[in-house]
Amino acid sequence: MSEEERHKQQLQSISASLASLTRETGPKVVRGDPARRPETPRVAHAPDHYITPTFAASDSSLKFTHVLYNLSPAELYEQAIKYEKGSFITSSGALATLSGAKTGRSPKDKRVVRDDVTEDELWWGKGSPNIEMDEQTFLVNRERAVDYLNSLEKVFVNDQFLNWDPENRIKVRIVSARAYHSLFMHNMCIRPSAEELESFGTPDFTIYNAGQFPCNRYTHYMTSSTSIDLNLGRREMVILGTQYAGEMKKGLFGVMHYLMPKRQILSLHSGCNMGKDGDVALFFGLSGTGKTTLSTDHNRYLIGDDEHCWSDKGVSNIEGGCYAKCIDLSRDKEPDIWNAIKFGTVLENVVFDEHTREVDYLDKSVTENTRAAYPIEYIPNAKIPCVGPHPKNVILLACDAFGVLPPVSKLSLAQTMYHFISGYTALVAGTEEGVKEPRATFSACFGAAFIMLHPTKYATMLASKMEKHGATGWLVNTGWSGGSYGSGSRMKLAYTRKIIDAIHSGKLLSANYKKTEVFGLEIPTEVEGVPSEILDPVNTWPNKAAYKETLLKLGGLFKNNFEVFVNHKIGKDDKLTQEILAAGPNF
Ligand SMILES: Nc1ncnc2c1ncn2[C@@H]1O[C@H](COP(=O)(O)OP(=O)(O)O)[C@@H](O)[C@H]1O
Ligand SMILES: C=C(OP(=O)(O)O)C(=O)O
Ligand SMILES: [Ca+2]
Ligand SMILES: [Mn+2]
Repeated sequence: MSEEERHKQQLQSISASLASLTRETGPKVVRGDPARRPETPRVAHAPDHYITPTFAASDSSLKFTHVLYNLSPAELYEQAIKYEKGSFITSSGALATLSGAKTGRSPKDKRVVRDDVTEDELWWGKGSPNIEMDEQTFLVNRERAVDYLNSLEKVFVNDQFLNWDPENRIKVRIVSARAYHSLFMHNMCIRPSAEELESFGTPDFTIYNAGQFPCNRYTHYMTSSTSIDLNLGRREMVILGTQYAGEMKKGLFGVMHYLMPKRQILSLHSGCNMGKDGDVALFFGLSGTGKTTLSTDHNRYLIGDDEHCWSDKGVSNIEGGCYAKCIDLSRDKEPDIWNAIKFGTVLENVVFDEHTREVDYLDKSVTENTRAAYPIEYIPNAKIPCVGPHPKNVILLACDAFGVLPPVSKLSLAQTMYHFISGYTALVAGTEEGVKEPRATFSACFGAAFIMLHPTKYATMLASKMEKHGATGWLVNTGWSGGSYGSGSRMKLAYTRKIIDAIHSGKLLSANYKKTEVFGLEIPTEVEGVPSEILDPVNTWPNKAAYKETLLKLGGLFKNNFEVFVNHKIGKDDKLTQEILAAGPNF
């Protein structure tokens, strides 16, 4: 096929993606920046002074949509700086940008089309992240997004991949209106080579990101001006009313949580790294518990920081980049992340000096959730391709703001499953007045916001894989020690790293253990580089009665949360189910 023919096919494919479903034909698309190319369609001039207006069935057919297709980071920088308010180059070369009113995800505004197929397949109802919408309403929002995008002078189109496992790779297309979104996805998804792009063909999944344009609140099912709509049958997602880029990343993760289990592949909300000897560790945890920080380890190969698959062949990263939190980031404590913030990296919602362009990572004035999105190869010891053998250690991270969970516990398989299904962490209420108590959250599989099937489906797969490959489970508290939030202090990152080192090296497996009360956790009496007295949290609390009371309170929250799971079978036999039920707090 000639180059010209190939370009024509590519444009046809993009035009088909952007087609209105009622008008059926797609817009006229051309490649390139409209500011550079003066080729806008003209009204035909009749001879003399008569102007004959061109008759067309729809106004949209009079207009060209310029497509900026898989632009390079340099080109996207220029687009962002020229056209997007709040975009600047920082002193280290990153692109600082603002995500607008939304600086975090909006799980309450996520909708999933409930049709004959998804009705039976997906997890619906209490605790489920899947809030239903019907097909018709999806089409209304899709049309709204497509019309908005087609009304623009230009749109960005990214054709990329998900999943480093070549046999289970998914082709994704992201249509967006901002260079910020295009660069973010360039960094976060897997970047195709020039040859791979030539034969890209039809995408398996398409995102229409019309984030600057709100949804219509008079539309059925809409409860705000933000809507993130997933249609698994159509393989499409529509984003209206939020420009937070994480919505696209985590939206695609949800899609993988649906597609992969169909192929007997377990999708995981976890970081993943590998030692020199090929020992792989998974780091499960909710937002802020340390997946990105702890999987980025100078002594180990980084496979990925957030989303993985575990198949019969081993583990594979879903993404091509990392999305690190920047609040309080320091060069000393997190040198690899610090150094990754350079040319090509998207820096969201940070504050910087107007003149020197030095970023102040302590500044929370835009949001606490400041972020950096960079390609995984910006981490010096990234493992490319991002795949590895079966995990040896499965580390469950909890940021316990009550300060009663031990810094590390070795788990039985049943305990691992109990804690995996519970998915506990604590949200710290921030500095707002009146909110003094840390709030416990339980998010099944450490990622209830993204899973599509019932949690027990994923838990069953995890149990059988861990059993088959002899992986050991661990619970690591990266949260508070010496008291709850407010009186105690956050576990020192240096200590957590020592604990993680001891897990990786195998030393912790053969340490001496004792059992805690209430949670029945096995805790080591010694870990190299960590003061022994902090290993049992009771020692760190000045007020022992307060400790016991807090411990029982958290145990009660676990029990309450688990009630909805007691009638579900997990795994092949009832034996494991019974063991899991017995593996929770006992008092
Ligand atoms: N002991 C600790 N372990 C892990 N992270 C810690 C610890 N103490 C403080 N932190 C901070 O907590 C945050 C953890 O966030 P991150 O690694 O992005 O979590 P996730 O990727 O799971 O959302 C980082 O900002 C990190 O610097
Ligand atoms: C991007 C996210 O992931 P994390 O906080 O786990 O890094 C998110 O939850 O929006
Ligand atoms: Ca998360
Ligand atoms: Mn992360």
